[in-house]
Amino acid sequence: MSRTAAIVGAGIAGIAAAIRLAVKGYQVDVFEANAYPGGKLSGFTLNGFRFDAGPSLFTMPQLVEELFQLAGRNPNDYFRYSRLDETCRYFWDDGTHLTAWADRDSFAREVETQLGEPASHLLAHLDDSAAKYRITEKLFLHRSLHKLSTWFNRDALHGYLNLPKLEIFKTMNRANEERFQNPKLVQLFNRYATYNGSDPYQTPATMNIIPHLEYNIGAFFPKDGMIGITNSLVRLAEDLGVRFHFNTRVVELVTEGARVTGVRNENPNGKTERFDLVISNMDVVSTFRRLLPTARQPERILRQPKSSSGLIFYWGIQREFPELGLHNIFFSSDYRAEFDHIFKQKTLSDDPTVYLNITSKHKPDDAPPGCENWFILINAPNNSGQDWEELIAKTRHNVIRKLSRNLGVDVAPLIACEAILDPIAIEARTSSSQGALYGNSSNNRFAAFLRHANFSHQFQNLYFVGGSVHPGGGIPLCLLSAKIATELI
Ligand SMILES: Cc1cc2nc3c(=O)[nH]c(=O)nc-3n(C[C@H](O)[C@H](O)[C@H](O)COP(=O)(O)OP(=O)(O)OC[C@H]3O[C@@H](n4cnc5c(N)ncnc54)[C@H](O)[C@@H]3O)c2cc1C
Repeated sequence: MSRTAAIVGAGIAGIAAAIRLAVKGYQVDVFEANAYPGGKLSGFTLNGFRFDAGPSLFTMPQLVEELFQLAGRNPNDYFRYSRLDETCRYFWDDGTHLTAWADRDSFAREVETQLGEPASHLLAHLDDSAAKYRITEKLFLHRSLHKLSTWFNRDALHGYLNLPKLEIFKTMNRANEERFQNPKLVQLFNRYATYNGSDPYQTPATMNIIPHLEYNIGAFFPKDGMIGITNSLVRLAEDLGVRFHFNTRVVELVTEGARVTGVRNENPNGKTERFDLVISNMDVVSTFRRLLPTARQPERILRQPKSSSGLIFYWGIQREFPELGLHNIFFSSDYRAEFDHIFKQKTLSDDPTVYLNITSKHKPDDAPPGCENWFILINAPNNSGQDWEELIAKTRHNVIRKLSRNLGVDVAPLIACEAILDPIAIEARTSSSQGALYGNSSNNRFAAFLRHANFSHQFQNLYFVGGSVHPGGGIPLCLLSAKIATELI
């Protein structure tokens, strides 16, 4: 008889872990509280407009393809995507526009023409980003940080020798100010801190590895939209015999001594099912607090400050805007104040940076003819009891004002339909502690060591995957968490 595994949650890491275990020969059951898979990486339609609910930027597609290859399948039979020629269009209130081209030299020329910043500065920054990535990749991203073998090998030695290049004692903002003359370029590269929900004025310059993914490796668009990642991996998992149980919330991990023996679900009738091992894709704070309340709680890790959250407006827009692309940023005029609001005052500034994603630019059937599907993300504090109704009303007004000013047209009457996602709803739909998008924040220079391991120190057969544990949040790191956890089994 094959060994059995239960996975709590069908987020992207849970699905990836299910595939990896099925390939290893396990009979896998995935229990998902929602009626649909993907957690944050899901989608919906509204009045003829299709929206991706959460992630909009797709990097490192090779980590998705690897799963099909591991299962001996042709990725093209399941999942198709293309590389973007332009990664983002940037707008400032003073009328400055900049297009970030995927091609490094074209981007460097654009930066020189539009912002007067020598092209060499940009190229040096991207080279430095690549160097930082190479140092951290093998040490931090592909291995458990919590096993001695990680620290005693050639890759680790290479990492120790190059530690100064990671600039852990400098903030990202400081490093970017030293690199660039033009404050707009400092702001542009400071924004990468938000890719893991951090504050560029606190997070270490090590996080300057992030632009490497977008500029040196590339940004991509899945043919079916971001939801295509979830759907194709669920199809692969089902082809491998994984059983998904939707509308099935796990309410307890049943333990006996140092082992987890099963999971107890809400339905049917709170029945306990026995498994040889369990992987939790539920946020690690919620896993301990709700599923293992009588186990020893790793307080130091569970109490770490959480990453930022998001306030998202999904708007069906009755017009097309040729000046906009797939990814667009409208920067705030005072970036430091914006982050002070998010991380210190735990509120939203009146001039937030507006991220606008429009998938109908690449996938026209995502909106009715002559229309566009606007996904608007504002970086927001995680939920600590703010008056969200008031913050949403205020921010909606400020976003409309900012976009109308920049686009030269009143946006409000163009909104045909609307949905809103706030930190409370994110927490309710995914169990993410405080609605954080990326688990713990990375504002502390030792943050990597303050994320929970991919295995339990208390229960021999309990593992953790997803954005709240090592190596971190975002689709690529969630996929890597599944790789690390299942390789430990
Ligand atoms: C608005 C937004 C924008 C983002 N933008 C990007 C981006 O552009 N690029 C990027 O790479 N990343 C982005 N992210 C982050 C990315 O979405 C996440 O890091 C990643 O999807 C998290 O995956 P996960 O595996 O941790 O699971 P989650 O998506 O958190 O899902 C966990 C799943 O577990 C289920 N679950 C929880 N508890 C239980 C239980 N007790 N029983 C059963 N099921 C349970 C939940 O219902 C959920 O389906 C964004 C996130 C959001 C919300």
